Amino acid sequence: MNGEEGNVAPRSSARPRYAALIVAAGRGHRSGLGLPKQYAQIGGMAVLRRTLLAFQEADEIDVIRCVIHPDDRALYDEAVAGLSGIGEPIAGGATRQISVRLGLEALSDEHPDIVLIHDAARAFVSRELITRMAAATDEENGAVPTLALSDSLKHVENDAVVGTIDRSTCRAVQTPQTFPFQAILDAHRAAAERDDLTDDAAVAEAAGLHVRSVEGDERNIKLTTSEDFARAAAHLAPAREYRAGQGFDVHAFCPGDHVFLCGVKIDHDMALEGHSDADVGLHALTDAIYGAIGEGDIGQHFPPSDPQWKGADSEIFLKDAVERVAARGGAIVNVDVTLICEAPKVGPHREAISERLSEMLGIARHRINVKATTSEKLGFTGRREGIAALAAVSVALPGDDNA
Ligand SMILES: Nc1ccn([C@@H]2O[C@H](COP(=O)(O)OP(=O)(O)OP(=O)(O)O)[C@@H](O)[C@H]2O)c(=O)n1
Ligand SMILES: C[C@](O)(CO)[C@H](O)COP(=O)(O)O
Repeated sequence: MNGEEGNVAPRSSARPRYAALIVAAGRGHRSGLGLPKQYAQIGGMAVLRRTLLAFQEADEIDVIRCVIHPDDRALYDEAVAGLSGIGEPIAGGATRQISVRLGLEALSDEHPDIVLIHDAARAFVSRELITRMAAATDEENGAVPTLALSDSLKHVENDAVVGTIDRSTCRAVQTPQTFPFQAILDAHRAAAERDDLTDDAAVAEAAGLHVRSVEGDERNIKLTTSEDFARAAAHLAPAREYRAGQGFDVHAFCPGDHVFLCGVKIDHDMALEGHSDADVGLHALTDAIYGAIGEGDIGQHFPPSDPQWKGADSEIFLKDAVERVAARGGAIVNVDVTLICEAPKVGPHREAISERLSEMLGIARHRINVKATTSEKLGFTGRREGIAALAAVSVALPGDDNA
């Protein structure tokens, strides 16, 4: 119905102007991080920056302003560097309630119709939630995101439980809390003498404003303690899965004066027979890596029938396996190699072998273990007919193939 037909004043068809007020003037004492938590890095980005990006992506938001502590200007500038469309920061006060009021006063110049008041510390606010909250608010109704409680609720006095609260009528409340701008500014002005109102819905309630309850988002946590930060960081870390692989190889002795064991030349009264340099340790290790990533074995990639591998340095084979791990975005976590022979004695060369493996694998020395054993003069190794090697490897790969 329009004014001509119904004698009712026509409503403006212009869409409301939305402002986001991000309160970031707290000290974050409970986080114990040593700097105000909104400037701490999480997943390689400052908390405040992550929060602002969510509001920047929301189409309905026309104005974004932050309330900050005056001491934090340098931290703020660093956190918002390169972000466009963020207005000048507003100086906050000693409590959240004061910071919000000061922010609203400063926002008056922007003439918003609706304001979304949000904790900088809720960095996982989604664009969907912002849209939901904006849509639930009009000139008569504010709105808050709420979550049903899954724990029972008790009244506690001096460590004693004195009563049970009916949780069916209770909700946990998040931000952004959204209000008609002038009404919430007036409500904050009216409550300026109070210091017990922990959220803006409480300020609105005190002024008799109607506030709607809208479904919140479990992910929209307020980063408060160091445990919150640890959980959030783990959540942001790329998923990893761990794979194990094993390898085994044997080479027979032949006439000669040295052997290669894991890339180290060791003088001996025999050599090892093979198509390549017969480095039994590297062959077992290479197979273990192929095994961990499900890429067959060394013979498939470097067939002994192929003349180009005659006398080849076995580092080539190991490098191929290592590169295949890297190509999948993976990393070798640790390797464990066992060399089985009566001679040569491996002990004196163990350190050099570990160093060489560290170099070839590109992993720290402490991730490498080299063991040696005899077979108590039993079997072919005991009869000094050759050397056997075992290897075990663990590899971290991105994602989870089973997901
Ligand atoms: N004087 C204050 C206090 C809080 N906040 C902001 O209000 C949000 C919610 O507050 P809270 O999580 O309690 O943050 P802090 O007050 O910083 O935390 P703490 O109580 O651990 O010091 C935060 O984004 C915080 O920066 C604010 O702008 N001004
Ligand atoms: C605004 C708020 O995040 C809603 O849950 C909460 O009330 C802030 O409380 P705090 O005392 O500042 O942590």
